[in-house]
Amino acid sequence: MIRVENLTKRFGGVVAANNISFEVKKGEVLGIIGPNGSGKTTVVNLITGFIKPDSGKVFFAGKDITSKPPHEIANLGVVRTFQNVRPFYNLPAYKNLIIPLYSPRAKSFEEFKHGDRDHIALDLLEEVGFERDSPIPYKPASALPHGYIKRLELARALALKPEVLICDELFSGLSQAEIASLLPILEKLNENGLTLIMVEHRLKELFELADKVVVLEYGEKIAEGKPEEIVEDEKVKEAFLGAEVI
Ligand SMILES: Nc1ncnc2c1ncn2[C@@H]1O[C@H](COP(=O)(O)OP(=O)(O)OP(=O)(O)O)[C@@H](O)[C@H]1O
Repeated sequence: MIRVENLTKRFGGVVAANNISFEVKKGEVLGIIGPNGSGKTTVVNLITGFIKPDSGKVFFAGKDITSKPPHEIANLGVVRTFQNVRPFYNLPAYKNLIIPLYSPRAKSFEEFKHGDRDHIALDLLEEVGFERDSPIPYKPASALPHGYIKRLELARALALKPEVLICDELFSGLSQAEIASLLPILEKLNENGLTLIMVEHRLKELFELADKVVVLEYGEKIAEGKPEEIVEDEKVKEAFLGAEVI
């Protein structure tokens, strides 16, 4: 579904991504891990068109999408969440989904085109764990606890019915219990055919989901493999010196 070939991106003297290649097959879950500043978000930004590579290519389902603008890439079905979420804080939670539901991609789906968008928004929020018959979906986003803000970010991405969903640190700031309740939701989405790329620092939880893991350090890919191979990899252990799960 996604293939990146020799992606390189420099910011001044910093090589944020250096000749990175990997691929994700349909229905797979790929984890991207690495210490702070290792280039994970840069790779997400390169795939989703938020920044352009100095060299290298990005393919989606065999089609070259390198340097296409973000809205075109999202319109094709490659959708991301953001590490720093920015909902419309003054709007009720469910109304935050109205904007993506009016996007060209969402409008291309019959059920979204003809259904009542408020109901669709409430359905999407329920899918990510908002209690439907509670006041929570109707509260302004500013009144939501962080765990719900993260779920709202996930629902915002799901409103585009992605083929590939790229989550940039979806679990950050969440308690173990909150992550435990999100994991089955992600598993279900994946079982229903969604291809997932997850940038994560929460390795233990990520490894429960991931089929394959790419490890970055200083902009370089230092390892790639199944979670059980990655935890045994000497280079990875060194990069994550002190990380409990490794
Ligand atoms: N827009 C930018 N301008 C200048 N330098 C940048 C920019 N974006 C990223 N960098 C630098 O590129 C390197 C990789 O950053 P990136 O955010 O991709 O890392 P990361 O692995 O996602 O980090 P974290 O885990 O802290 O989110 C860092 O040294 C960072 O300071």
